[in-house]
Amino acid sequence: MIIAIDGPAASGKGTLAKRLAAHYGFRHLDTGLIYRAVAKAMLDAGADLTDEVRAAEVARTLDPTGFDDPALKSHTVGEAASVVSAHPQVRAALVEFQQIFAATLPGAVLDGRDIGTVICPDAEVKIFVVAAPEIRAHRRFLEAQSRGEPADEAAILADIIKRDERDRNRSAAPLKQAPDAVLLDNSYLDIEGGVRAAIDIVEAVRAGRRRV
Ligand SMILES: Nc1ncnc2c1ncn2[C@@H]1O[C@H](COP(=O)(O)OP(=O)(O)OP(=O)(O)O)[C@@H](O)[C@H]1O
Ligand SMILES: Nc1ccn([C@@H]2O[C@H](COP(=O)(O)O)[C@@H](O)[C@H]2O)c(=O)n1
Repeated sequence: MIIAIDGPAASGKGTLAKRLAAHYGFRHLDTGLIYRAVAKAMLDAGADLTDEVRAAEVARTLDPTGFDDPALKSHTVGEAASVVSAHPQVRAALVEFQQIFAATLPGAVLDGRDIGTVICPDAEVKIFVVAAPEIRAHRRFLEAQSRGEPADEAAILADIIKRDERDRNRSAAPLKQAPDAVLLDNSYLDIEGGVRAAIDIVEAVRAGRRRV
């Protein structure tokens, strides 16, 4: 079974994807890390992020064993990822890796922006996770505080809005809800409530009660 989870920045899709994978004994791929790895390699090389040919070459030669590098999580790398991910050649270079991962048995959970629309259009379960921008910014703010990092909630909100806009308006695989995805708004759900709602969606599909 493939569970495809998409949604905007900081909507909680990674948290849900991890929890669903653990619940069902599936593997999990945070596809944002792939674009972050391309972006970091470009930054490290001092390359121009708008150089599509060079970024695509980086994408083709990416080493997946580096996806657990904590440096990929930085704000700078995230911003750069949203620039390189807009290049069609970069996206094309990364499709096969993601589709091979998705074919893992007994199942896989992938989260990102285009899993239900482009990478796994035939996924049995598709969930599009959203939350109000202000709520997402507040959660990111709390996350930074818990790590003892200084954070400016207004600046986080501005970044989130800018990132969403770039991801939604690019021509290659823009962020959008697949027509057969179930919308999960977790603005007023805590993590446990969101996980329960997501499991209910998966179980409804498994029971054949809902074709998502
Ligand atoms: N329902 C929830 N209630 C409260 N906090 C939540 C909820 N879901 C997620 N969070 C918290 O919100 C933050 C963002 O969640 P997460 O990293 O899962 O989002 P994401 O969509 O994967 O982000 P990105 O796409 O930017 O990587 C985390 O600190 C997470 O613990
Ligand atoms: N399937 C995906 C996943 C991510 N992106 C781009 O990468 C940026 C960083 O993603 P995070 O989820 O780690 O924040 C994101 O803003 C997207 O531009 C993508 O295009 N497709």
